[in-house]
Amino acid sequence: MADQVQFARMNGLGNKILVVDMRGRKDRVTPAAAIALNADPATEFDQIMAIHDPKAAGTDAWIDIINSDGSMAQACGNGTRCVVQALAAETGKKAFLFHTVAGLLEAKEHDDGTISVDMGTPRFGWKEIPLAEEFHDTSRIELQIGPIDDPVLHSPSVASMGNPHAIFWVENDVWSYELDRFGPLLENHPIFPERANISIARVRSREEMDLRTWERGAGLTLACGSAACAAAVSGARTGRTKRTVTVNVPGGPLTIEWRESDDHVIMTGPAEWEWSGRLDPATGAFERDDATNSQNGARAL
Ligand SMILES: N[C@@H](CCC[C@H](N)C(=O)O)C(=O)O
Repeated sequence: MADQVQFARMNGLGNKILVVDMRGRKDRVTPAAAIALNADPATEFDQIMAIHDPKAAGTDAWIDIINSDGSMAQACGNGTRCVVQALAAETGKKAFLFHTVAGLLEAKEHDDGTISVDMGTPRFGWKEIPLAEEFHDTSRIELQIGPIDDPVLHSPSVASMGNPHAIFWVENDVWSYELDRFGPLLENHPIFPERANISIARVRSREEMDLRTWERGAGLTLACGSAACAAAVSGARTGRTKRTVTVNVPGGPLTIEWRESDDHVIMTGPAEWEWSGRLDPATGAFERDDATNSQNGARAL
């Protein structure tokens, strides 16, 4: 393959991430490459985090976030932790300032290896999420699925963490709902003109909830960091939880703090390096670097 770049297969609590090193280049990872990579079981992913040269002074990198269907996303909490781990291993730095289509993103690696990402401020206005029609109270909008007189899911809280989220509050085990069936219908519901990430949340206590997510452009995932943030702020906003909560996603726990002082949402959790290789960002053709397969721990790209 002629024109390859380095990449790492990583995960954030099971959220499948490809971190692609596009620094020093002008081209971008194409939607066709993303779709081809996702079609191969070895490189199947939820998001690509493409690291580009910084566009603004004081920032460490520009990051493109690409879903497995080739669409672009504005936020990816789990992927951002993966980028931090890879760049921290490369540079020895602990703190980073990234730039995405949604704005600036601060992140840091702690001494225990966990990583915190400042996911910015949540937005609740119907135009900001966005919704297709006006809702005065976005903590509970009129939307339901299932029989009209006995809906399976209804009245979600909606929020933007840079990307659109709907959180359906449920009483039963989150695994007892057919999210694989309802997720695509709700993701593409006309109320969401830019589609939406769809989550079901069960509050366990004022400090803990369980969450499953059907991701816009990626489908069922083991973890969605921005959904955990949207669920945490929606839980606090509706009086269900405190402002700091543990959000148990299928891949494990994330700590989410909705900071009172500046309204920012801080997500903390792990990242894991799996293996690395080289790929063609135009076509998605890739080669695995076998020498790295059996090594564990944080690694540079
Ligand atoms: N996995 C991500 C969110 C990914 C973006 C999403 N699918 C979208 O299109 O908005 C996370 O960890 O936040």
